[in-house]
Amino acid sequence: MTLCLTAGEPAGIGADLCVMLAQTAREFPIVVLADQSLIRERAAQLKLSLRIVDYATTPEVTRLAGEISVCHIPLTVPAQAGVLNPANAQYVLDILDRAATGCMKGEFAGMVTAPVQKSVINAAGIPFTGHTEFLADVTQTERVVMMLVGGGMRVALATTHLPLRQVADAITAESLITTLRILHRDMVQHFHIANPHILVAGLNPHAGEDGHLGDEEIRIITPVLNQLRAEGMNLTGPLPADTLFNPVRLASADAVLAMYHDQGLPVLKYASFGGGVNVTLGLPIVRTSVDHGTALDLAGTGKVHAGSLAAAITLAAHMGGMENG
Ligand SMILES: NC(=O)c1ccc[n+]([C@@H]2O[C@H](COP(=O)([O-])OP(=O)(O)OC[C@H]3O[C@@H](n4cnc5c(N)ncnc54)[C@H](O)[C@@H]3O)[C@@H](O)[C@H]2O)c1
Ligand SMILES: N[C@H](C(=O)O)[C@H](O)COP(=O)(O)O
Repeated sequence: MTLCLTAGEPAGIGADLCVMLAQTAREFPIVVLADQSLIRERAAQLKLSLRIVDYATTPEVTRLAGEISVCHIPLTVPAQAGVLNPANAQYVLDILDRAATGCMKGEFAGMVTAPVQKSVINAAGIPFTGHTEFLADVTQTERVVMMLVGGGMRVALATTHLPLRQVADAITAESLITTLRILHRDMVQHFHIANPHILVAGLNPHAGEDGHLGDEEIRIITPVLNQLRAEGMNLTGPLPADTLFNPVRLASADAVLAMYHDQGLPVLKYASFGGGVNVTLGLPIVRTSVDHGTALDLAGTGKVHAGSLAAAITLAAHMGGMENG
């Protein structure tokens, strides 16, 4: 089996990461999904030698240093490092579609994603909030869970790319129950933790301070945790988010559920930026990603770190059952 790697926003560092990956022999076979000329040109810009093996004509995937298998997906217009162009937004989505289809058909054991620039896809008039939501749509999965792994932590989110103003309304008993069930199940299935201990953050400062600073903890979160504990889940919370992330609490936890994006991710990224992995739980396919964005300022400069990509590939291979190569 093989993995695929989507090259992401063509003006960003995704192409750099693909070129960097090709410089050394790979443990796991991986096919880059991108425009071949983009990868070739970025290699030249980085002054790195690279032989591209066309996946369409040579489906046997190369793992050799200095070469990489590329499944050609054409850019709409030529791309320039660091310069966004909405004309290539559909190209970015074509790559993701190809990857998801390949995973669903069993052609790929999983997909690893380089970063996309959400704003330029939106600027092209295409609604898009993230890979997480896009992949839920294309695989027709009602609910998925974004989780980042890094710095010795696993941090999952009850809501993903939502304006802050909409977050409180999105925290419902139904959504929390489904999210916690997915998180619990995938901890068991993919991370081999028999009875995962999950710390659950409150929504409000000090987890609502007994209802004096918001009542979502009393009305929604606590009843959900009680219901799921009765089913056997090992849950602690709702905990104040500002004191949840301390070493003593984290030492006993297998995962944390934060209520929203910027409650959980800044903590994890402070601990592990550039080495963490974003994984989508609850999908019928395996999907992992780098923990950073498009870094337009660094595209084509040779100053990019590829540690997060390496970690994302290792986790995808593990989740896809490829440990033995
Ligand atoms: N998986 C994804 O597709 C993904 C993840 C996060 C952000 N994004 C998108 O990326 C865009 C830019 O986001 P941002 O500016 O918040 O974050 P960013 O990660 O692109 O950049 C933040 C800072 O980190 C640096 N940086 C990022 N990756 C690096 C690497 N591999 N090596 C060295 N330095 C690196 C950048 O130069 C910049 O200074 C946004 O559109 C955002 O939505 C996409
Ligand atoms: N919040 C995500 C992160 O920090 O990695 C990022 O926006 C990417 O999200 P998607 O994987 O849904 O594109």
